[in-house]
Amino acid sequence: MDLPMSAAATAAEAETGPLILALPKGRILAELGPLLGRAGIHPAADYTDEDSRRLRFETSDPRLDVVRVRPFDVATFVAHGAAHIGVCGADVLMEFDYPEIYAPLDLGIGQCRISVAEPVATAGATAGRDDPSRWSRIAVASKYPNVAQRHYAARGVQAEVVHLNGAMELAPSLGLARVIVDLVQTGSTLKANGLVETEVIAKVTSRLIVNRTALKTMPEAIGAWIAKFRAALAA
Ligand SMILES: Nc1ncnc2c1ncn2[C@@H]1O[C@H](COP(=O)(O)OP(=O)(O)OP(=O)(O)O)[C@@H](O)[C@H]1O
Ligand SMILES: O=P(O)(O)OC[C@H]1O[C@H](OP(=O)(O)OP(=O)(O)O)[C@H](O)[C@@H]1O
Repeated sequence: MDLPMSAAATAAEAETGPLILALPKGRILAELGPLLGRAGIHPAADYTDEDSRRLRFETSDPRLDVVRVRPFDVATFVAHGAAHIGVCGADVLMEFDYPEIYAPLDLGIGQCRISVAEPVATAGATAGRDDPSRWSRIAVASKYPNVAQRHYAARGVQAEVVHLNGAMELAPSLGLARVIVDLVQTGSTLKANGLVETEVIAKVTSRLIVNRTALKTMPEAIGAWIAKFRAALAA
């Protein structure tokens, strides 16, 4: 995905202020706390309070501020250089495929997988005979249209993706799509909605990400934070 020329320069221009670390609100943020502590990052106390309307938080280090954004938006903030560093799921990186993002570290948290699922009834009825290479098109509901499209394109199948932001599991029973492409962890959401996982597209964990331009223009500062995360992972 190409970025506007001005975007690439944003990180370098921000060199005079604190570096910005973009964190995803929600479940990853909850898991991330201990790792941040071990990396020496101590944001203002209310950074995990999702009732708080604040979005930007100072840390105990004047050279680093934290912003709290939606998980999908972490990648966009970092790709455009509005944030220098971030944490986001590999699912989000796969979906956007931003060339401006470098993902040096697997943080090992937020473990799940991105999978294809379909109703138990159709999966059972076609077991062993449901060969995707024989389809020419398939209707897919997903929050990940690019991942879904690439997955089926690699099999020579054209995916007609209905883009949803949640409750994908309802799509097959309501006639919106034949299958879904979504995140699966325990499998309980699929089970509760009469679906079964039929293919794992990719395993997912959260990554430390950095803006490539920021890394080039501020190698010492950015490199030091990468090193702190690496040491925190090893601790
Ligand atoms: N069930 C899960 N188990 C483990 N990790 C998950 C699970 N679901 C999502 N994730 C990871 O957490 C990230 C954020 O998911 P989360 O459910 O907190 O936000 P969201 O509901 O997708 O965000 P939004 O509020 O913007 O819709 C995902 O991108 C993925 O990397
Ligand atoms: O396999 P499981 O352990 O059941 O987890 C999978 C569920 O987790 C995610 O949803 P989330 O809880 O983030 O809700 P959302 O769809 O509203 O974002 C995902 O979209 C699945 O619905």
